[in-house]
Formats: sequence, structure tokens, C-alpha cells
Amino acid sequence: MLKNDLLLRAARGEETERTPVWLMRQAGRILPQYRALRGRLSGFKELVETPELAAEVTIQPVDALDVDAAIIFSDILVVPEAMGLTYEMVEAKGPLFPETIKTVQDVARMRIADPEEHLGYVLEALRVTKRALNGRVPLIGFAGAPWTILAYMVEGHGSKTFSKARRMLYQEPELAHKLLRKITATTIAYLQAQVTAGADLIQVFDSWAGILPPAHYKEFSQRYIAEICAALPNVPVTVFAKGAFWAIEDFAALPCRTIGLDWNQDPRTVRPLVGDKTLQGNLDPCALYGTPAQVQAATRAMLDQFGPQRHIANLGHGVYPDTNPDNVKVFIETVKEHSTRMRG
Ligand SMILES: Cc1c2[nH]c(c1CCC(=O)O)Cc1[nH]c(c(CCC(=O)O)c1C)Cc1[nH]c(c(CCC(=O)O)c1C)Cc1[nH]c(c(C)c1CCC(=O)O)C2
Repeated sequence: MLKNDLLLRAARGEETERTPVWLMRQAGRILPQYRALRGRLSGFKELVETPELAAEVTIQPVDALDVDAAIIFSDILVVPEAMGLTYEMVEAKGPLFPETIKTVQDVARMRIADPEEHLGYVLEALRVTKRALNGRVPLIGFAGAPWTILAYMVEGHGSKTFSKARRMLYQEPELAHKLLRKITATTIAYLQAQVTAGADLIQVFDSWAGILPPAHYKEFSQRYIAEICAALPNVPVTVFAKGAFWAIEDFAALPCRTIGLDWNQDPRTVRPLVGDKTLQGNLDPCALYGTPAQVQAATRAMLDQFGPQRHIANLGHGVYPDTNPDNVKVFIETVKEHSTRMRG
């Protein structure tokens, strides 16, 4: 039994006495206790692949920030690795795939991963975390959307344009679909296993949705996200497709409960377009660089724009590593106070 189920009730569209709040990337470099632990290890992957350590950093923000949810410490790139494409996390640079997907043979080599066999360390981290949380807050599981995963597998690293990945959609659309189908099958089995291992809510990250033209988004991304949502009927699903403001009416038709908004979207414009869905977001991560009074004012304004119900407060993307954790606490405290007042 959960002692704090605000997140799940808001996600299901039920009334809550205040707005739940958590932050994308809340476990990570903003916390000194994360940096201390991380500094003692060989690297990011050791942390991700050691269930006891992953559980420890998953719970750090629950202790330090008093957020209403924990999100399992992992990465979206564990999926391509499970399919056969190893990633490296290069210090101060980000992810790198030494080998990338270019040909039919490359796609044929990729396996549909078995969750217990190839991603057992994430499932074990979920089980350890769930036990250690002892019902304090819900535990969020996640995966990347197939398009965002393809983008990394083809490009090999982060990019402003992902033009190699986008080139494939024009030059070899059938090959892209072949790969997307394998990623989707892997992701469905992986997320179902996460739920069995203890995840209370699932978030799908389509971080690179916004670089696609709308027609490509429909063809190469949204339909696979819809398949994933439909395969998870017993758990609330959040879809966060960054930058895809033009697809908002299509999201309303997705078989998911919650739509994540980035900071470019105005919740007042979005709300009437998404029916009874719950919305998540969307304070500008850079708003946390202001003074505490400015953070308070920006957070209150955001809450007013969403309205009191069917809202999960968050930033519009992951918190930046150089954010002062004191301002993160101001954000969280302000959500709790102001959203309680909004109901009074
Ligand atoms: C695109 C993407 C990735 N990973 C993720 C996404 C989708 C969300 C988004 O759009 O930001 C998702 C992710 N990555 C991480 C989490 C953990 C849970 C959380 O607290 O949100 C989650 C949910 C840990 C991480 N993933 C990464 C770190 C930093 C690694 C370190 O400790 O040095 C963390 C805490 C590394 C990572 N991983 C990735 C990149 C581009 C980078 C480098 C940039 C960076 O360093 O922030 C791929």
C-alpha cells in the first residue's frame, strides 16, 4: 500500500487535495550525495548496472527533496544495448555508440531483447527500490520512445539535427520501420516487466519528437507509442514528446492517461484540446536560475495556468545539472503550498 498516492490519483484523473510534484532527472548531478557516490565509481554504467546503487540514488531525491515520486535510476539507452548495440557514457560529453546502424544486415543483427535476460539489472533495481521505499511514494518506470531510440542507434551520439537518423526516414523508410518494430517489441516486453517488478506508472520519453515534420512524426513515432500504451492497460502511462506541440490533438487520442508538456507550450491552450487527460509539466528549467522569489512567482503562475486538478507538476524537461538544489526545493515547496491554496 502506498502512503502517498497523489501522483497515481492525479494520473488517473481523480481529485487530489494538492498537486503532486517530481522532477525529470531529479536523481543526478544536482544532488551532492549523488556526485559523492558517483565519484567513487568507475562511471555511469556501474551505477546503472548495480541494483543496490541504482536503488540508493533513486531514493536520494525522495529523502533530500521530498518529491511525490521516485523514478528508477537508469537510462533510455539500456534498450539499444539489450538489442545488441553497446553504449558508452563519455564523461562531460554524453552517450556514444561505437557501432551504429546503417544497413539491412545491421538491423537484422539486432535482437528483440528478453527483459529478464538482457535487462535483469534494471528489473532487480526496481525490486530493490520498491522494497526500500516501503510505500513512501510511487515508483516510476520508463523507456525511450522507439523513434528517439532509433535516432541514437543510427546517429551514434547526441546531435542538434540527427540528420543521419532523419536521412534514413527519407532514403530507407522500410528499413527504419523494421528497426522501429524491433525496438517497439523490446520496449513493450521491457515495460511490462518493469510493471511486474514494481513500477507504478510508466513514462515514455520521446526526447527527439520535435525535430520531425508532423507527417513523419505520425508515421515513424506516434503509431509505435500508441502500440506501447495499448500494451500497458493496467498502469497509468505518461507520454512526453518534447517539441511536438503540433501533435497535441493526436496525443488526446493516444491510449495513455497523461501528456507531458515542455516549456514552449501554454497549458491554457493545450487543456481544451486533450479532453480528460492529465497534464504534466512544465516550468522552464532555466526559471530555476532565478532568485527564490522569482522561482516562487514562476511556479505559482505555472500552477494557475494548469488549474488545480489533473495536473502533475514538473519541469518542461530534465533539471539542469548546475541548478542550485535550494531553488529546486523552493519549486517543490511552492507547488505544495500554492496548489493547496488553489483548492481553498
Ligand atoms: C535523451 C535521454 C537520455 N537519457 C534519458 C533521456 C530522455 C529524457 C531527456 O530527454 O532528457 C532518460 C534518463 N536518463 C537518466 C534518467 C534517470 C532518472 C531521472 O532522475 O530522471 C532518465 C529518465 C539518468 C542519466 N543519464 C545521464 C546522466 C548523467 C550521467 C552522469 O552522472 O554523469 C544521468 C543522471 C546521461 C545521459 N543520458 C542521455 C543523455 C543525452 C545523457 C548525457 C547528458 C547528461 O549528462 O545529462 C540519454
